[in-house]
Amino acid sequence: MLLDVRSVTKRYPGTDAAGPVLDGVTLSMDAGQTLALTGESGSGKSTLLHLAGALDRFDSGEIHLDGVALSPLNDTERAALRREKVALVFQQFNLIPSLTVQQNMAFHARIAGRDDPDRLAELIERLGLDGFETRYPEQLSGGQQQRVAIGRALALRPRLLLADEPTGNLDETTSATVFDLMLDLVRDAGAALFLVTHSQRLADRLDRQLHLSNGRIA
Ligand SMILES: Nc1ncnc2c1ncn2[C@@H]1O[C@H](COP(=O)(O)OP(=O)(O)OP(=O)(O)O)[C@@H](O)[C@H]1O
Repeated sequence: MLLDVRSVTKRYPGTDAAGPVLDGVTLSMDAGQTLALTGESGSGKSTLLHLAGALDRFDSGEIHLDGVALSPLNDTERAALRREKVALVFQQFNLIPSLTVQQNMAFHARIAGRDDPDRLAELIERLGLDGFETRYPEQLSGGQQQRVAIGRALALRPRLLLADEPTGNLDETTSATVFDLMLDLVRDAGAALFLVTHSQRLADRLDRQLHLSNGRIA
């Protein structure tokens, strides 16, 4: 099992009156599986995705990422595990403005010690970014920027790709193209995908769907 979330509860400090944001969430994902998490705004989807990616702490329960329990880890250990296993794509493209397309795509893989020029060249081609390698983010359309962000994530060769509304900033046609590319690349890489989305149309494309309601899996 790649991701195992057991009875996880999460509160944000200072929000006790409103109750926990996640209230005993249990779910699991196998390697290579794709899972869509839907739910109303504020239901805790992004919070759960952050916890699955070892980006934040939880209050009770346990999460195992590729067999490693997260709760005993300190911040440094969590960061190391994250670099090793996980990559992230958000609604905001989060590219580094002073780096070119190619440099942005290579950046995280280099930090993680997984530089691979051949893989980078393949991703640039698959993502239709040939000829754009030396451009800067501000010289790209939104769809192109998100393709760079997807390439940067997949250059890490993650076991788990966490994607939070990855096409939420794109128009419908561009969104469909970019989503298709992301899904093809994820499946070809044998990575698992944990997708947070409001779009039922996108959720329907994945292996499994879960719905979060008031911090619980419905
Ligand atoms: N850092 C934080 N500090 C305090 N409260 C937070 C924090 N982050 C999120 N929350 C609260 O936790 C709840 C769940 O937020 P979360 O972002 O996980 O929901 P979501 O389902 O992803 O929502 P959306 O679909 O609108 O993005 C919300 O009530 C939100 O206000």
